[in-house]
Amino acid sequence: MTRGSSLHVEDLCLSFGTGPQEHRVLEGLSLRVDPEEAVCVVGPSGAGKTTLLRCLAGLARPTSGEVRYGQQRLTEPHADIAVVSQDYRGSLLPWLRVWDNVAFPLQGRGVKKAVRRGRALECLDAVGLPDVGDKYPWQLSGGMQQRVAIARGLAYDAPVLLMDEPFGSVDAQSRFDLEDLTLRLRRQLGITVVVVTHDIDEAVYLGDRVIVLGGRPTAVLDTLAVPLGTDRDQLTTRADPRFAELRTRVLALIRGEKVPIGPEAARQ
Ligand SMILES: Nc1ncnc2c1ncn2[C@@H]1O[C@H](COP(=O)(O)OP(=O)(O)OP(=O)(O)O)[C@@H](O)[C@H]1O
Repeated sequence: MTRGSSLHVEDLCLSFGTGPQEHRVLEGLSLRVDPEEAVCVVGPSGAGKTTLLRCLAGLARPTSGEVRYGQQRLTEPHADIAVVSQDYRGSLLPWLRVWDNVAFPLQGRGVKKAVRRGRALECLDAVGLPDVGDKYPWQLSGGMQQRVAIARGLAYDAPVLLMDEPFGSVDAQSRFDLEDLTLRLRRQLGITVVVVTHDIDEAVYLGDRVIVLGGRPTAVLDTLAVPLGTDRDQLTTRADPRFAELRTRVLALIRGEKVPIGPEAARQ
């Protein structure tokens, strides 16, 4: 049985400001994310990727159009949808120990302290940090802090995890490790993952599909399936000619250049 429901975005328009000050960011944007799917969203800086993710999280109201989770229209945050934000430095509370940071979302739900602590330890274990619960975030490396932020996302036990540029602030090696962690968690927990990223290689590596945003105002330029299977690894997957071809196609779309037709594309 699959966990959670599909996310549907239909004819989404979102503007900031009104009248002569109106800035139309998203216009006529439609997409779907199925349960247990991993979908990456890429697009130029300022295209509205974070704004779209905030709509998916029920944190931003579209000007028109709608976002649905299953049959429910999303107008506020939903218990099934957790968010891991861009910058762990801003999202972890420095005065709370790591396990209290991880369990923080449960506090507001009236979950007892012993249960919260148990859940925090489970989540820390899942992200490969079983022994850091009693430390403070600032005692950990950047990569470890981002794992703690992911553990906090998992603490909700939500079937849908939205990640906004989740690995932008860590070094390259930690980034690869965190990408692999995301793939493993997604497989083991059967969660739906939506990742907004600047990094085209990361999008192709993590996604079952890559949604490319562009234009002014922003709409969906194209959606590419990533037929690279579920068992991916940093060396062989990235060396796969289909990987190189997909990244070239995504880059060409973002830059508004003609998409080259390679041997793999030609066969589809
Ligand atoms: N609260 C706000 N008020 C006014 N304008 C906003 C607000 N939030 C975002 N914007 C504008 O909306 C546009 C899209 O911003 P958004 O952060 O969603 O883009 P992005 O694709 O995530 O950018 P980046 O890749 O650089 O993080 C930008 O022009 C931004 O200035």
